[in-house]
Amino acid sequence: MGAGSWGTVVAKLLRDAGCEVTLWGRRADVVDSVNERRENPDYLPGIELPEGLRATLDPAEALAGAEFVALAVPAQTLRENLSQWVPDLPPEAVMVSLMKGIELGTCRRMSEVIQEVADVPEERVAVFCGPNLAREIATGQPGAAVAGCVDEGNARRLQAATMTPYFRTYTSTDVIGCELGGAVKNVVALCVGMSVGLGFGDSTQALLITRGLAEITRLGAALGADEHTFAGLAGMGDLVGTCMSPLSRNRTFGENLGRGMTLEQVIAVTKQTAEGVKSCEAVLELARKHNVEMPITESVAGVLYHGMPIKEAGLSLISRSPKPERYGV
Ligand SMILES: NC(=O)c1ccc[n+]([C@@H]2O[C@H](COP(=O)([O-])OP(=O)(O)OC[C@H]3O[C@@H](n4cnc5c(N)ncnc54)[C@H](O)[C@@H]3O)[C@@H](O)[C@H]2O)c1
Ligand SMILES: O=P(O)(O)OC[C@H](O)CO
Repeated sequence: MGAGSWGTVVAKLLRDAGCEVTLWGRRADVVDSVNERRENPDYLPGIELPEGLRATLDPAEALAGAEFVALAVPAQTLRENLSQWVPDLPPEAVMVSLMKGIELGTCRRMSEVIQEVADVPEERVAVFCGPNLAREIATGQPGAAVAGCVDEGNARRLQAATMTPYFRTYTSTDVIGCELGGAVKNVVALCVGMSVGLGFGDSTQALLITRGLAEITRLGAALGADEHTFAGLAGMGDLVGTCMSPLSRNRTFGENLGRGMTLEQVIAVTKQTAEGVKSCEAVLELARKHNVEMPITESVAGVLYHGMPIKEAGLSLISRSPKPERYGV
């Protein structure tokens, strides 16, 4: 459900793994192009989609008889989108979140929004997370992800549905850890991008990635995640992949800010979803509720929403009071 970059690539992945797939898109030109030319030119120009991958504008048609309902809309529109689809959801389907964000206002993870809106138990809600830059996976480069579900059987079913000769899926029952890893790395990637835009090199990027991982782990521990998850694909894997890649929308967004563009200018040139831009405030609120220090997230929110100059944000991070490397977990 969602024919943007990631929804289309996961549809391709599922089809390559042998599943029957119907992709719902909201734009007729995108749906027609997938059906008639096997291409999604706006989001994945030049990528040939597999035979048998059908697209439709009709959500009921996409949902009919589905074993898995994979959701790939922007995190902040999920609640509204899903509430319209609820009457057509197959009663036994496993709902799969492909999204990496936290809902503003409620601070809910995507799997929590799905449980609430679709009124399904957590055993039937899975997440699919990892270091997956859409275009790279679309071209069949070797990649991997984690299928997370509290019901190990459903995690294994999702694993089986997504394994291809170029893609490996692992399982996990730590849904909280997988989702926090995916959502908060976007905020860290914004900060890394800002540092790149300011002209800083690999040492500064490595510093931000590593201390970013420390703050993701602190939040995760407070929310009941398994700390080991953050050393895995949905944690360190996705954090490193996103923060180091010029393909990342979040890192690119931050880089444009670091180069001196205003927030309005960067929003105007960003054609796809950079989830960290909105989720950073929800992450920060979650951290405050749980008394967790997240200085990188705080700085990103300061720059985006409270008029803090980027250089000042950087100075405030580097001049924090001396600390042991590991604290608060
Ligand atoms: N692109 C990636 O590499 C990648 C990888 C892993 C996870 N994700 C996650 O997948 C989710 C979707 O990202 P994406 O990359 O596909 O974004 P995208 O911007 O490429 O596509 C978003 C899709 O949602 C649709 N959309 C926008 N507003 C909508 C609304 N109000 N109602 C319904 N549909 C709407 C757009 O038309 C588009 O089809 C995000 O949470 C992202 O973090 C993306
Ligand atoms: O382009 P981004 O920044 O949304 O990152 C894409 C994926 O989440 C990377 O795993």
